[in-house]
Amino acid sequence: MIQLHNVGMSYQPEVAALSDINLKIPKGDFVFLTGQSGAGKSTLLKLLYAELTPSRGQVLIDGQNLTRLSRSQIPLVRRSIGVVFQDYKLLPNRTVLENVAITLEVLGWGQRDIGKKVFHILKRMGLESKLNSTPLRLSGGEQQRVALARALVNDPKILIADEPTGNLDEENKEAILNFFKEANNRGTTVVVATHDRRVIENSHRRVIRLDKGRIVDQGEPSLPGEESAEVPDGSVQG
Ligand SMILES: Nc1ncnc2c1ncn2[C@@H]1O[C@H](COP(=O)(O)OP(=O)(O)OP(=O)(O)O)[C@@H](O)[C@H]1O
Repeated sequence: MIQLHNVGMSYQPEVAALSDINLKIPKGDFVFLTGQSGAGKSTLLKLLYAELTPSRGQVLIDGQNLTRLSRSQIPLVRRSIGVVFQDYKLLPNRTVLENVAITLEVLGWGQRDIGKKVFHILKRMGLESKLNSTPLRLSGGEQQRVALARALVNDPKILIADEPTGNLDEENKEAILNFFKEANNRGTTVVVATHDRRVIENSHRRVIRLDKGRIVDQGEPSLPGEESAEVPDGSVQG
């Protein structure tokens, strides 16, 4: 369960990026966060993976108060959270395999298990022919899938994605959304910030709308198992 109580965030004094945010996202929910550019979507996501500390209020994940974490506790909390960044943040000089393996290396996994797990997820994402390519040799959709593989490879409790379909064509958008749904069906709580009205409308999930740093619509929590009958296995060709 993700909970925000009376959260406010100001990057500069007297300019609030977020105000009076009260929000509950139950475990296993799938929510979209939307609103115009500058509404505060990225700021809210950054609070969830403790990249930022709120100026006011509390952020709790499974009862753990992120606003009271010491520096040394932050990496521990982040282990259970997969993040897909707006600009992917792939390491340009590392291969696809290495970019995804990093998640497991920092968790102390053995090389053989890392190899198996990384190959498995990259194959599921249709990237088995790109294992030794570096990110700049990949299309936008392929880079996005590598970023998603890196976020999902350790089956995180929570998946957070910031504008994950921004530069993708319709086919790649659908593939990415299917991976989100698949992760959600395996129990991962999914929080996606997006401008993309079509993505939201086609997904039939809870929508939280921000305007000028305030929640103007909370939506209804998604029903457990909703849509599960129509979720394909998420595999992508090519
Ligand atoms: N590092 C920063 N320093 C100062 N102000 C910031 C910083 N990051 C964001 N802001 C401000 O906080 C507000 C919310 O920004 P945020 O990036 O959260 O919006 P957003 O809804 O994600 O926008 P977009 O859809 O364009 O990514 C904006 O007014 C923005 O200018």
